[in-house]
Amino acid sequence: MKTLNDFNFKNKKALIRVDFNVPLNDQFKVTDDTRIQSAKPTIIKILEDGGSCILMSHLGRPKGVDASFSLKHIVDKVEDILGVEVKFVSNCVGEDAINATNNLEPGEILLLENLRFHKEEEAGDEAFAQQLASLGDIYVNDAFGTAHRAHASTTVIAQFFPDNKCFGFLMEQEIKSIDKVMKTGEKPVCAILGGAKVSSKITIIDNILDKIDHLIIGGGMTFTFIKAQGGKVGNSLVEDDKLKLASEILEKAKAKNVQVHLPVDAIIADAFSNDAHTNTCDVSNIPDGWMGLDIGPNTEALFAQVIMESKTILWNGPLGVFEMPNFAKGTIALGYAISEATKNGAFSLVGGGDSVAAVKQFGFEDKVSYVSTGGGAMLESLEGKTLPGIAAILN
Ligand SMILES: Nc1ncnc2c1ncn2[C@@H]1O[C@H](COP(=O)(O)OP(=O)(O)O)[C@@H](O)[C@H]1O
Ligand SMILES: O=C(OP(=O)(O)O)[C@H](O)COP(=O)(O)O
Repeated sequence: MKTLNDFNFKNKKALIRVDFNVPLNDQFKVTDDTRIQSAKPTIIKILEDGGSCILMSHLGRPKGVDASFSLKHIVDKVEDILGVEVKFVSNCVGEDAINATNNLEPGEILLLENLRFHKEEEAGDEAFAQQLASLGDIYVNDAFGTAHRAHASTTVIAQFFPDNKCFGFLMEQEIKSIDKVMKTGEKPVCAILGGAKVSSKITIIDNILDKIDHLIIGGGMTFTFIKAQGGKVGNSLVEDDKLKLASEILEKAKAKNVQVHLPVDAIIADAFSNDAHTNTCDVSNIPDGWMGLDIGPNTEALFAQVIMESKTILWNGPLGVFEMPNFAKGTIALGYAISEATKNGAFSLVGGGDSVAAVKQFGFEDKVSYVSTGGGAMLESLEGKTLPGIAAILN
């Protein structure tokens, strides 16, 4: 695996694919700068070597040129974080981009305009990729969040740098963290899967059963499993067409010696609302008209015990409807247990859009071993897929 440390960037122009697809508010201010912060070590290493950085990214999903998706909105934030002036060019290819990169001196940074202003980016157009490639000497892919997209700047471009391409530090860290869970994790390995639907997590469950000792299931997925075992789930979220599949997963887990931990009690509500009436009950005996929106206190204790005994922990998917304060307690309790286990020496990885949002919202970000910068990219990795952005560097 070629990484930044295999190169010296002195007098070289590094063409770096970053994922600066960050959330902006109505005033076009960055509301979460994690992805910019995460790219900093790569950029600083190249500058310290005596090279220059050409940063390319997408922002949002614009249909053609659209000023509200311009990367110029984030220039100030990138400058603040890097502590270095950031030049900006209003097109990622063409004469302006060529001139700006030709004039770039060692120690300087240039940010190119949104790659997705050109439809060729998402189409993976080879000629467009070649135009981008002509701007730099060494291609660095540090965009883990976009590594599941086979786009021009993430994948197709790599062929134009047969000997001069590598992963950035962020990408390296993401790959190593996933490997720590999926390949080299110290036992017992525990995966906690929550979130809304069995159907969106099934490929992950299938892929990880061979690698884990404990599987904790929570969130909305719970009730398909409980119903499959003959429980009464009231109006809870259930995928009736997945009942057989849920039973099969439980059997498969048993055959592979994976201990499955399902909730034993639930916080129930009489409506999908933070203002609904609530109660606590046996997870297999939810009255009609009520739905389970969080794990109950006995489940919290049970799950915490499994987590505290684990040496490697993977967490994907909230345990309840954490967006509503009345149903966030289980997710918070779990975040706390994972933090404690991490303090005691376990390795913990959190991935997936909503799980990462929950971890940040409840202040566990610095208390777990690693929080992925990728939503979709992380989920696809856990499903066992080879991400095109990673494969392009390895090939
Ligand atoms: N008991 C539940 N009933 C309905 N929805 C739930 C329940 N528990 C969690 N959820 C919802 O699941 C969603 C997250 O699921 P998902 O997208 O699969 O997670 P991730 O993005 O981390 O992979 C959240 O919006 C949360 O409110
Ligand atoms: O934010 C991203 O994905 P994510 O929301 O799944 O983490 C990436 O920048 C990829 O963006 P895309 O899903 O528009 O290709």
